[in-house]
Amino acid sequence: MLGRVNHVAIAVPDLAAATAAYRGTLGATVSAPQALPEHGVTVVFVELPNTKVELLEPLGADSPIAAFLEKNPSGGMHHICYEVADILAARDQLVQGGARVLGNGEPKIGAHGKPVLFLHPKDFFGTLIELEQV
Ligand SMILES: CC[C@@H](C(=O)O)C(=O)SCCNC(=O)CCNC(=O)[C@H](O)C(C)(C)COP(=O)(O)OP(=O)(O)OC[C@H]1O[C@@H](n2cnc3c(N)ncnc32)[C@H](O)[C@@H]1OP(=O)(O)O
Ligand SMILES: [Co+2]
Repeated sequence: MLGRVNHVAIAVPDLAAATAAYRGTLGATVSAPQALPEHGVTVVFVELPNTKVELLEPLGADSPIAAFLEKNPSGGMHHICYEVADILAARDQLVQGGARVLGNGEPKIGAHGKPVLFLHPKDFFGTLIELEQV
């Protein structure tokens, strides 16, 4: 089912400061910010030779990462995104296996313009998993 790691995500309280640290201190290539109101976040991507790091900050009053940042005020590792070839087949197989798909269970279009889904962190050893169809 799982393909490549598409990205590892870090939730941050201040996206501009995090971007400056990755671009300046770490010398990385960082994309321009993308506001994604339907996801309640603004993100940038740190381009790496073998994968990406997604830096995300809350956008709007009911961002799904607000509580995470309350618990982790300086930020923290938020999720890992695996690529899948067929997100609906993956979802159905996971649900059959007892995993909880977050939201209404239907994929949303993510930052890369591809369908994404999230799996409950409590079902995968305290790690929030995102699946992205590529
Ligand atoms: C940019 C678009 C897209 C992309 O293309 O890449 C994105 O990445 S969007 C990223 C933001 N969107 C999401 O994260 C959507 C899925 N997430 C959620 O629905 C919620 O964050 C959540 C997972 C349901 C948690 O919401 P929260 O308000 O924190 O609920 P709880 O406080 O009830 O948390 C339940 C339980 O889970 C623990 N938790 C929360 N977040 C994480 C996490 N990122 N990693 C691990 N564990 C997490 C939380 O601590 C609670 O645990 P207990 O306290 O032990 O009960
Ligand atoms: Co993501």
